[in-house]
Amino acid sequence: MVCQYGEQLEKLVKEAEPYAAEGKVADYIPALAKADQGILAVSIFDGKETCFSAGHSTEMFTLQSISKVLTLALALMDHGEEVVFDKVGMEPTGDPYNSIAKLESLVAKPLNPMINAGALAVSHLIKGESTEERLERLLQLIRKMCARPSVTYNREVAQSEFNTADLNRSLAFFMKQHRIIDENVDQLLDFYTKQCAIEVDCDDLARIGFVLANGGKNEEGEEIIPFEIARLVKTFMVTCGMYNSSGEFAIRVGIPAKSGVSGGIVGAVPNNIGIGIYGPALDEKGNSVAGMKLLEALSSYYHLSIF
Ligand SMILES: NC(=O)CC[C@H](N)C(=O)O
Repeated sequence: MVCQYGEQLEKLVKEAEPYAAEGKVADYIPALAKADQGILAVSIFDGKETCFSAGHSTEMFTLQSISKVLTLALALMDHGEEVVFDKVGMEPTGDPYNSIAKLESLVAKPLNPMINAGALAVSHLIKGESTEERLERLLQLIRKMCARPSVTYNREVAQSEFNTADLNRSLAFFMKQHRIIDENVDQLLDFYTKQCAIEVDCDDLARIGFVLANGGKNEEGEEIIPFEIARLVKTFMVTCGMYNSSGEFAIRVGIPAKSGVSGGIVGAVPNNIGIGIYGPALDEKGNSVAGMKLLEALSSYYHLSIF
């Protein structure tokens, strides 16, 4: 491999790969259950070249909760901070990403945009006359970040989640009752499940991470996300990006990151690199087991912790 991360990347992947056996592929969205448990792949983009591990790097997977970072950026670009944070809070939660508990015990406003309730409230804000228009606006942002105009969503995964998303529907109905959202719940779920089903590979994720790491600009210096919004999004990745593992992850890894139940993780090392990881076997909190091990090893070997 001819790149600055060279053979070391391959070695770190080989060492982290066996941890996949400790995890389990998500199956509550039936289409995700088809993923191969043993896969682990990584790409690193530094603005000049992409370094990737051999083996599974071209595997496509869906963003799932990683999309929460991108809808938050778009909602902030659409409306500004005041409107967005009127609907969703800024505090981490110790609860699982799909929990309804705090919606009832606190005010109905979801705690942060990285959990499902918060992401539904943020998706509700995305501008567009129809689901297609909202999705197209989100896809346009993602295509620019990935520098790949063909990025789209996986219809089978979207439909599979839409058919089985009754917990997310409950969150949305609860928030509708409490006037956090005021649109048709199935229309919102249609948009939400499609955004979660946007399909990428590790290279795409590494480029998304790079734009965030680089203050919102791509490698050519073109602004894709305003600097202040990129800063805000990275901060949420640190405090809430790995669900209720975010505290331990900050200590062990120290890289702004966001995971999804497909097994993807995006990492953004400020002013340095973007990292894209895919490892579908998850721990009980919904994070890629081998992917987290790999990020920990990368962080320690290359001194990537921001702390
Ligand atoms: N943690 C996740 O990746 C969750 C996303 C998934 N689409 C859901 O709403 O359940």
